[in-house]
Amino acid sequence: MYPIGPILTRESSEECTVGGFRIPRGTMLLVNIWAIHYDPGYWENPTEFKPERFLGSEAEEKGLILPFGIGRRKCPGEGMAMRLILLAMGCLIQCFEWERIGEEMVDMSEGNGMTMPKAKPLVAKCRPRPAMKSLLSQN
Ligand code: HEM
Repeated sequence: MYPIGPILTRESSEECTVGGFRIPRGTMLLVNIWAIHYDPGYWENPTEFKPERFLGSEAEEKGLILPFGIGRRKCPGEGMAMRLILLAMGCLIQCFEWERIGEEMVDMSEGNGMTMPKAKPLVAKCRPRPAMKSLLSQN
């Protein structure tokens, strides 16, 4: 999974111990959710495209799926985002036929940044599906 925000930030409100490390009060903590999503200790072949691995609730219960963060500062837009993504993807697939521009598979490498971009922008060909032409040409 490619988390849009690969690092969560937190400040410890109290002294605590995490994984054997003493964390003083007021420490700035960076939580690497990218590393959690790719940890081979939790996920079998983590780089393999296998979306069905996210269907079970076990990984979610264990707190291993964190694209929207976790806890009190978790993303409040999650519900809206999940609905909009499905709606947008559904419209793009229903209205257009999509093709790669060549034989090569889409390069999914990650670029650098606070919000993780693709290293190479997606370039694809699309044409309106015949049944959608009249609908899409209406003003
Ligand atoms: C795919 C879409 C989105 C992703 C992956 C995403 C991801 C995130 C993540 C990882 C955080 C940090 C959570 C944490 O620290 O635990 C966050 C915070 C936040 N997100 Fe989103 N977000 C998305 C869409 C949205 C939308 C649609 C809205 C509003 C309409 C939104 C509003 C916010 C706000 C206000 C915060 C700050 C919450 C706080 O600090 O209390 N996000 N988001």
